[in-house]
Amino acid sequence: MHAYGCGLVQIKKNRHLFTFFGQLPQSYAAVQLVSSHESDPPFTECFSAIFSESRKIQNHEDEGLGESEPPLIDLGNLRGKNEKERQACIEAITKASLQWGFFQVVNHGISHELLAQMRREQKKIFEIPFEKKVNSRFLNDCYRWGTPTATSLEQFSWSEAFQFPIGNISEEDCFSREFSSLREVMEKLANAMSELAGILAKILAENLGYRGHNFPENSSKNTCFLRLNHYPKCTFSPKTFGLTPHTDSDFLTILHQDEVGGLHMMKDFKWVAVKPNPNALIVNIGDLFQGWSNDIYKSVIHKVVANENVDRYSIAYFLCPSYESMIGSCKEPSVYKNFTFGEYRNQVEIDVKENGQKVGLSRFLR
Ligand SMILES: C=C1C[C@]23C[C@@]1(O)CC[C@H]2[C@@]12CC[C@H](O)[C@@](C)(C(=O)O1)[C@H]2[C@@H]3C(=O)O
Ligand SMILES: O=C(O)CCC(=O)C(=O)O
Ligand SMILES: [Fe+2]
Repeated sequence: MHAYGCGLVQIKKNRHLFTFFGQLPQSYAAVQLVSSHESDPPFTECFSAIFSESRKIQNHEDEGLGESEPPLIDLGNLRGKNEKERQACIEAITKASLQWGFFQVVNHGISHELLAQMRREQKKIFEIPFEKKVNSRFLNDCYRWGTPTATSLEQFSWSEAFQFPIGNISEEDCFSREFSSLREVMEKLANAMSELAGILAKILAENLGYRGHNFPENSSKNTCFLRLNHYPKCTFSPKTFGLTPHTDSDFLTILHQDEVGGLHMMKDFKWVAVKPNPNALIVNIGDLFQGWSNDIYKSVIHKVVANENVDRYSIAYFLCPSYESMIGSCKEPSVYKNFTFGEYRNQVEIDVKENGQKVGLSRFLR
């Protein structure tokens, strides 16, 4: 387990004895066994203080979901010959980024077949026994599960993920032969997603008059990453978070979600469900674009609500610059101090460790 301040834990689950670094279960005789597969993380067993019956509180009580949905944009118009349609498409992208911070794209250039292959590989690696996934030697220690720092249900994410820096994917020694098909598909998808993210970032930067200064245009293969998310079905409480409300700490994120649903984003102080569209990818603005644009583009809070009946899968590509890149604002007077991406990531890590959640951009206000 990727753990902050945890101990060595041994638990018995489905007749297997698991040994790993984790939070010590308080009294797991009294803990309800909720996760049902050998491959699923032992959320309730290891976080028994959070998952006791009496804690079945509602994280998002009586909440009404907004009716509208993030704009759907046809990127085919960017490649077409009609200049008017191209300009209209660029305008739709920039308008969605400042009004919504979220949009959906169709005709995005990433084939259905590639996305389907990736989904098949993704399901296969999550089916591997938990004990193997959690071992630090497994796939270069990029496995994450639950929220090691959580002290309450509101801070806990009922999910597991593999987070691969893009640069590592092409290094064959990070993947044993067992995972060569995973590596091949991920490499293709990472390239396709990088290209799409680059096109979108360029449009957004040029719209603000970017003419080659102060924009960390060279995204870095070591900091951009592909994150494979799995949200096991959650029978503890239907109101558990699959992923707690957060903004992304990057320039922008491209997301492929499955048909289950559960992603919600904030719009005008209301949660709006981003309904699955099998043809669309979801794009959301991250903190760095909000900072760089001096609050013109919006990095919007989003969350995943766990599902009590079915497992959910998603794939996210995070566009990030190198750690040394300076995220200065493109406009004066600037709302934020200049900071490097490295400083930003460190601060997020410190805040998550100390408070269970990130503070984000407001840490860097002038
Ligand atoms: C506990 C947290 C880590 C995280 C920010 C958060 O407050 C909630 C979500 C986490 C997440 C998930 C996706 C990305 O890996 C990430 C970088 C992000 O933007 O949100 C992480 C955050 C993190 O580790 O910084
Ligand atoms: O799974 C999803 O729909 C959202 C994932 C997400 O927000 C993230 O990985 O940062
Ligand atoms: Fe996110």
